[in-house]
Amino acid sequence: MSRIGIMGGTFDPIHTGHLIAAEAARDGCGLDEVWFIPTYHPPLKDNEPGVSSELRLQMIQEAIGGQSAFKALDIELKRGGMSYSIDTVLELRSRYPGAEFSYIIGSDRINDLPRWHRIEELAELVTFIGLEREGTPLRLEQLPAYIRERVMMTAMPPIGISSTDIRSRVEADRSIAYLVPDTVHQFIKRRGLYES
Ligand SMILES: Nc1ncnc2c1ncn2[C@@H]1O[C@H](COP(=O)(O)OP(=O)(O)OP(=O)(O)O)[C@@H](O)[C@H]1O
Ligand SMILES: O=C(O)c1ccc[n+]([C@@H]2O[C@H](COP(=O)([O-])O)[C@@H](O)[C@H]2O)c1
Repeated sequence: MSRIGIMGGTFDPIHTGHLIAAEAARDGCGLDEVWFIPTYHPPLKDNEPGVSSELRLQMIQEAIGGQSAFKALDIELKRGGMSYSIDTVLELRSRYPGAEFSYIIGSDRINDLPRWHRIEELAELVTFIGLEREGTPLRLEQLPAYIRERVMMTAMPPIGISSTDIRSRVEADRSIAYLVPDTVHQFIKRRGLYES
C-alpha cells in the first residue's frame, strides 16, 4: 500500500514554503509520494486565482521538475467548479484503491477545518498532516475532537513566505528571487505574470 500526501492549494504562485512543507511531510511521515493538486476555485477564498489554472499547473511542474516523489495532478482543474477536498479524496480513492491518502495542510487552514464541506466524512477518510505556519498560531484545542484526533503535526523550519506576498512584490517591481524556485521565477518573468 503506497502512502500518498495530498498537497492541495491555489498555488498562485507555488513558492518555497509549499515545497519545504511538502518535503517535511514526506520525510517526517514516511510518505512515498506527494501529489500537488491545484484548486480550480478555492472554497474559502474570496478572490478568484489571479492567473489561469493552466499557468498555475505549469508553475507547479516547473517547481517540482527534479523531485521524483513529487507529482502534479490536474484532477480539480478538470472537474471545475468549487474544489471541495471531499470530492477530490473520493475520486482519488476510487481511482487508486491501493493507496492510503493523507492531506497536508498548514496551520492557517487547520484552524478553518470545521468550515470545510462534509468535513465529518472527510476526516474519516484521511488524516491531516499539519505544519505550523509562521504568523498563524495553531488553535488545535479549539477544534472538535473528531478533527483534532485526525491531525498529526510535523515539524518544518518556519518559512514566512506566502503567495500573496509574492504577488505584491512582483506588482511593486521588487525581487522574488529565492522565495520561489529559480525555474518558477524565470517562468513568472517570461510570461509577465502578476505585473501591475
Ligand atoms: N509558508 C508556508 N508554511 C507552511 N505551510 C504553507 C506555507 N505556505 C502555504 N502553506 C500551506 O500550503 C497550502 C496551500 O496554500 P496556498 O496555495 O493557499 O498558499 P498561500 O501562500 O497561503 O496563498 P495566498 O497568500 O494566496 O493565500 C495550505 O495548506 C497552506 O497552509
Ligand atoms: O473542501 C473544502 O471545503 C475546503 C475548504 C478550504 C480549503 N480546502 C482545500 O485546502 C487546500 C488549501 O486551500 P487554499 O485556499 O489555501 O488554496 C486546497 O486544496 C483547498 O481545496 C478545501
